[in-house]
Amino acid sequence: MTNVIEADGLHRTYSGGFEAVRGISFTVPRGEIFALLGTNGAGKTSTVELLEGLARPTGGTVRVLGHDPYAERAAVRPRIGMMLQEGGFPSDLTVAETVRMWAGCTTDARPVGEALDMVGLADRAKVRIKQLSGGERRRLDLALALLGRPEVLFLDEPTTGLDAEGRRDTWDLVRQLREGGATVLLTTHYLEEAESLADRLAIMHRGRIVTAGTPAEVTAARPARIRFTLPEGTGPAQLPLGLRAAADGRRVEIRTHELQDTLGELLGWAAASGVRLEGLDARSASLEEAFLEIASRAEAPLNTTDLEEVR
Ligand SMILES: Nc1ncnc2c1ncn2[C@@H]1O[C@H](COP(=O)(O)OP(=O)(O)OP(=O)(O)O)[C@@H](O)[C@H]1O
Repeated sequence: MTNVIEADGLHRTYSGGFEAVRGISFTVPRGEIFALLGTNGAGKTSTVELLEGLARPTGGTVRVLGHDPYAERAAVRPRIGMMLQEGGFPSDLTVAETVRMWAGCTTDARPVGEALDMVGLADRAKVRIKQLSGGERRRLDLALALLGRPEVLFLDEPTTGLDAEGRRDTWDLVRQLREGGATVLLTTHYLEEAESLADRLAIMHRGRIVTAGTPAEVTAARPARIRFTLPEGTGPAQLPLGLRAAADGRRVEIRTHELQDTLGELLGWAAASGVRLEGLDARSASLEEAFLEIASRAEAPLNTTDLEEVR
């Protein structure tokens, strides 16, 4: 499979000397949706700007569609679409005028109506930019990124400010674009978004990729969780030996890598003992747990054995 995006040992140091990106490597094959997650200030936007060719890396190499996006901008720019964190538009223009203006600078642009339809803004075409809601502006940013039928789309926090329905519409659209052969790299703070949308993801922390893989791979190493409350008169000491986990009074939380076996044992014991487990809740580890664990290392020194290269 062809790699459309290749980052190898990327570094980015800002002029004040702060190193925001500290040697990251990953590849994104054609037709994949790849999500970059991370704590605030982890270096996601700094990385995406290198991929978009908006800045030159201090070290390492970037290839997008086989070219250096900074040095060979003319070869790369017409084939990519970018949605920055904040698009700036003249606020007196209408939505349609803005898209038309942008289309004027784009080779083989989609018709204005088609672009607006795709992002659900067709009925807002005559509204001035200054009258749009935050979510509608975000949709307009996306329409502009899509305008040139890009092979590669960079979406920096594409659904920030969108309501739940808008977010799902955007996910559907991004999936449709992938179906059409586009490769998508997005950053997001919504773990649900990465879990539902991304084929693969990387979690960044303090300029490095700490963990990466498919959403299932990233969560697989974390234990599942079972929670319940014991009825009055039953204490955790009565639980089978292997299940006497963290108990806070009658509330019990068990963490396990063998969810089915542990749950089977618990339910078998409850049935045999005639115990009703109130509020029983059993769930596999989520991306949120993986993320929170990484975020909680904020003050701890980085454990280099955790670092993985994504190939
Ligand atoms: N122009 C700049 N000069 C100096 N430092 C910068 C500059 N831009 C960003 N930084 C710093 O680089 C680090 C990474 O910033 P970046 O915006 O890439 O993070 P991010 O992961 O996108 O964060 P967020 O999730 O908050 O958007 C931050 O500590 C930020 O303060």
